[in-house]
Amino acid sequence: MRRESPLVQCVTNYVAMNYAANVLLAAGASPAMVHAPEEAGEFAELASALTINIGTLSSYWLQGMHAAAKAAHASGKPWVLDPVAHFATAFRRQAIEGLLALKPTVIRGNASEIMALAGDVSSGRGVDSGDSVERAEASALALARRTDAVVAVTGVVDFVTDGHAAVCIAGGSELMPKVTAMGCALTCMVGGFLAVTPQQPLEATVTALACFGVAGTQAAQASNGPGSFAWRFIDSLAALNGDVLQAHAQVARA
Ligand SMILES: Nc1ncnc2c1ncn2[C@@H]1O[C@H](COP(=O)(O)OP(=O)(O)OP(=O)(O)O)[C@@H](O)[C@H]1O
Ligand SMILES: Cc1ncsc1CCO
Ligand SMILES: [Mg+2]
Repeated sequence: MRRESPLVQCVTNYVAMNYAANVLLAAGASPAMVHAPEEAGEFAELASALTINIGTLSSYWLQGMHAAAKAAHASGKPWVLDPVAHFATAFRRQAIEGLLALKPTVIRGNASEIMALAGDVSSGRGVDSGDSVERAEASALALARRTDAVVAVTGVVDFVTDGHAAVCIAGGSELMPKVTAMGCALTCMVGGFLAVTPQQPLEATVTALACFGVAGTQAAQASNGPGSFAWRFIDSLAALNGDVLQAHAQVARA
């Protein structure tokens, strides 16, 4: 990632935009938050990967998302879908169906989002999860098989599957769900690793999650609350390299 500094197009929400861009910069990528329908498709042809997050959806933004995802799909670029609270309203349910039809390479969400996307009953209400990752594992496997996407469920211990192999990633901190948009930023990070290893979406996703696990644990050691954690996390990510990741990542086959 640091060697190639890939251009990553992020169509994300108003809450996440600044933090997610700083996360990608800290990891060595070059983020671009480009979402207008007039240019999102054209830009997707320039970028090495695309990420789409429906957190603060509007019809105008949805048009941009479609233009970008269509262009990415047509030009063989990998793209990541973050289905924030997709179960909450009819508008979101309809939007997510349309985006899924454009074949995301990776779907990253919290347990409630992934369970609901697989058609299972979940306890989610809004953007925060009401379910454990363990409860979402079967849903993730089924969703990956149905969509041909790599599915990542995040929480205390993350679970990633392509419908066949499955991997668990531990680490992180209980402060992470106390900082808004950490998951949205992680989705953008997955886009960054997909950009440099487009043929290995499972490995790219696991690597992004492992970076968050290691940087999250390190940042929490020096933090006494979510405010300082948020900026220390950016510093920890910026200090991360391949050796530190190899030494501290908690990755295991599930
Ligand atoms: N209790 C926890 N302990 C350790 N790590 C956690 C915990 N909860 C979440 N994480 C980590 O936080 C990151 C974001 O995951 P999370 O599931 O909270 O996303 P999210 O709910 O989509 O967040 P948001 O919608 O606020 O962006 C992941 O790296 C995940 O591993
Ligand atoms: C709080 C919030 N509301 C819409 S998107 C978002 C960021 C976390 O998903
Ligand atoms: Mg989320």
